[in-house]
Amino acid sequence: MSVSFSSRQRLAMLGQYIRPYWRPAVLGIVALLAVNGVGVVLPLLIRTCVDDVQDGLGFGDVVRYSALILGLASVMWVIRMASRVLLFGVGRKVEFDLKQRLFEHLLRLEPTYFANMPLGDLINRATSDVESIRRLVGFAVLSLVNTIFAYVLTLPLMLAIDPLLSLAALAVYPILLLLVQLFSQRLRQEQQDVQEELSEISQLIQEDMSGISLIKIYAQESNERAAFGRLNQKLLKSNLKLTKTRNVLFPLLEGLASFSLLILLWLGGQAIEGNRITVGDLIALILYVERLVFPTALLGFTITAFQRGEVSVDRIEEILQHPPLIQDVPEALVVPPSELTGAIKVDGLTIHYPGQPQPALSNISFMVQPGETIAIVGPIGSGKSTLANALPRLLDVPTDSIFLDGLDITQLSLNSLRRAIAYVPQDSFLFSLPIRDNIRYGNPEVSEAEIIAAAQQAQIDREILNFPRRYDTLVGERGITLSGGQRQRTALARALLLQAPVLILDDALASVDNQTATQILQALNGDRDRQRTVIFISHQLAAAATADRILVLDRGHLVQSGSHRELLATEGLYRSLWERQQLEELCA
Ligand SMILES: Nc1ncnc2c1ncn2[C@@H]1O[C@H](COP(=O)(O)OP(=O)(O)OP(=O)(O)O)[C@@H](O)[C@H]1O
Repeated sequence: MSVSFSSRQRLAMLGQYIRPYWRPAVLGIVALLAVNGVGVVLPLLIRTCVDDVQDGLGFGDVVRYSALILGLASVMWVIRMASRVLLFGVGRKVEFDLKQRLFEHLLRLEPTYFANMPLGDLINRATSDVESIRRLVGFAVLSLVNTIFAYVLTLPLMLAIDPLLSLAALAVYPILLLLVQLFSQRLRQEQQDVQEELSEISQLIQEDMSGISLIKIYAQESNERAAFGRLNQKLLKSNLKLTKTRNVLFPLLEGLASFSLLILLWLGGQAIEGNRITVGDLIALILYVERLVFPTALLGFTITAFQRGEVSVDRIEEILQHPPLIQDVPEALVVPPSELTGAIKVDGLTIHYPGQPQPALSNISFMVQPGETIAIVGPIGSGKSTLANALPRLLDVPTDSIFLDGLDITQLSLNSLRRAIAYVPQDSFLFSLPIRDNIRYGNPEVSEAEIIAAAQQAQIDREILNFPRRYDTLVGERGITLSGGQRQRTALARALLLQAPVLILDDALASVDNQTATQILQALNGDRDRQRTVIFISHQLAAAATADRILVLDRGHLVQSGSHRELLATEGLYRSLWERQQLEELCA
């Protein structure tokens, strides 16, 4: 996935990044102008001093000249430092803003976006691409402006001293620019290749470390090592190619620049002999050509930084300009969860994933009364999770297809909708935080008593009390590893704390034993303190049997609906699923 913007678009984007810091940027550029202004005066002073010494200048005057030159050089040094602090500072601030914007934008994107965007690539863009933009805005701008000032101020003075000599000394510079031009396209492509291969490597490391148990169980270490080796080899090849191109180009540039000094010394010597210029003039010219060598040689790096930055602008903007598919309509309704009862109506809902031959859900319609417990069952791939994801708009749903308390959910603000629907997925994610903080994640203000009550309802409280640090026990990578069932019940406690009128469990108790899962669901069902609509997806039909009503999905269609008793009394998918499960349990 790669997008390329036009130069004009990129310039507009860069302008937009820098705009908030235009004051330090302009001040930095003015400082660069001052540095170059002082920089061109110094060789003139040295010229006068050298020529005056030849005409018999006294020791005191030489000391005075030296003091003046030293003073000016010190002023130049201070201003140069200021210009660097200012312009590099702008680069750092732009880097900070971009990281912030990127993260905030990612939080607004729908989960399906991340299914198509490899995580390693994303991390690479958020780190090394943002860094390249910082270098473009800081170093490259400073270097380019400095080069322009150096040429604009130095050239007229050189020409005033001796046009012929100056032009001869600078004659190689157009060749130098031509060379840069020739190499620039190649450098840009090679830079892009390196960036993309870095992304692939990050992706592989991230995936392999997440699936390390799988790699070990299937004894795939050597294959993974080989796969990493191949990618690393590709990266090495691209890096070597880039290094070769750079190492051919930059010494060539420096060599050409130094060649101009040789021309100057050779022709300058003759000009002094012919009394066309003084020794002081030649020294001034040498100092001026020297002044131009560094910015000119640096031009190569500057161009690389620009090219790298340009590629990175494309890669970052590709994310920033991806509009969130699911967002609030203008003037979306804001309704606090306490004002909603949890009545749900699904009316002709059809969901078709892009690129899939069949819709995942076809014309689904049903109603759920406030406080009702609904089980959704069906064979694998029948559309159960799609339905569960559609209700809190984790998927893009059509308008007028799902209603909460009579309100079209696409007209409700996402915040209102998601505060009204507590959702527990099958693979519940826990943060590397103490269990207490994981449970109160959706509502950090709750009291300790409420946390404990939620944990008790989710039947995880007793196990937490057996942990060495109880509710302060750290979970995740740096803490203890919870079993699948413990993770699911902790995630359930987290959802229960939200006090939302609707609770959706997407196979969220699959790792909990049948008996406990049934007990939890029955307790939720019979919770008289709180009326709550519960929609749960389950492969455990014994748990589903406790629901007020069961919806049976098959290949995206709602094929049956009714209580466990009613469905068992009818010929159909539910009865055959139930009989099959009973048989499996008998055989087990
Ligand atoms: N993000 C997606 N992109 C494309 N197709 C998808 C996506 N998610 C699900 N599907 C497809 O939609 C269909 C329904 O999937 P869904 O996950 O809703 O089924 P399910 O009944 O929950 O299955 P399971 O019992 O295995 O969890 C399947 O054919 C699946 O391959």
